[in-house]
Amino acid sequence: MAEKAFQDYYPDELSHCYGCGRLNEHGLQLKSYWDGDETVAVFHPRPYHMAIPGVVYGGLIASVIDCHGTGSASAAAYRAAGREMGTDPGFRFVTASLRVDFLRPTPLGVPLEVRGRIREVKERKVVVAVTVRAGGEECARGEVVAVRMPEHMMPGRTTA
Ligand SMILES: CCCCCCCC(=O)SCCNC(=O)CCNC(=O)[C@H](O)C(C)(C)COP(=O)(O)OP(=O)(O)OC[C@H]1O[C@@H](n2cnc3c(N)ncnc32)[C@H](O)[C@@H]1OP(=O)(O)O
Repeated sequence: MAEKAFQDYYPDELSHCYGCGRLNEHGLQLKSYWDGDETVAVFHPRPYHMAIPGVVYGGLIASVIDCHGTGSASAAAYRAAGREMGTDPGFRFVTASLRVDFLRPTPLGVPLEVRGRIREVKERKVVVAVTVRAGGEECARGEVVAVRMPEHMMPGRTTA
């Protein structure tokens, strides 16, 4: 059986995210995995993910960094707790802060390798450093501060 991505463990009601929701047919459906101590995702930009001809749109790059960061945060929290992903209660994270540096134009037409390094794991916060490479060359890097999803953000909850 194929390895499950971090995002495949999200429950259905949290699987509609534009960046990583497996149930969002219009979304990017990013899939992230462990690779030793790092996390990795490969994303294939479509021709319409364009900034200018031949160059990937920066907002798309920010999106993949964002969702790779929050997915990695969830996986890191499970690992730090010594628990298997998918066991309850779930560790779900939202983005508190997303920083992106665009180092050089990201060429369109090649897969993007998105790698995360876990910088910090606390009970409510995980910090993930992310790089984006195209054709082996680092084109962007960023940092995601992910915070445990507050109860009131859970679908179906209306109280703030
Ligand atoms: C499970 C599927 C989900 C997929 C998600 C995909 C990614 C997304 O797009 S999520 C949507 C975008 N994000 C949001 O809508 C979140 C909106 N923001 C919020 O709800 C809140 O501000 C929230 C939850 C992030 C933080 O809540 P808040 O009560 O301020 O947290 P708080 O307890 O003060 O801080 C916790 C830690 O985070 C840090 N922190 C909070 N906000 C920030 C920030 N903007 N920048 C840096 N650090 C921050 C705090 O410094 C603190 O760190 P430490 O423990 O080291 O002191």
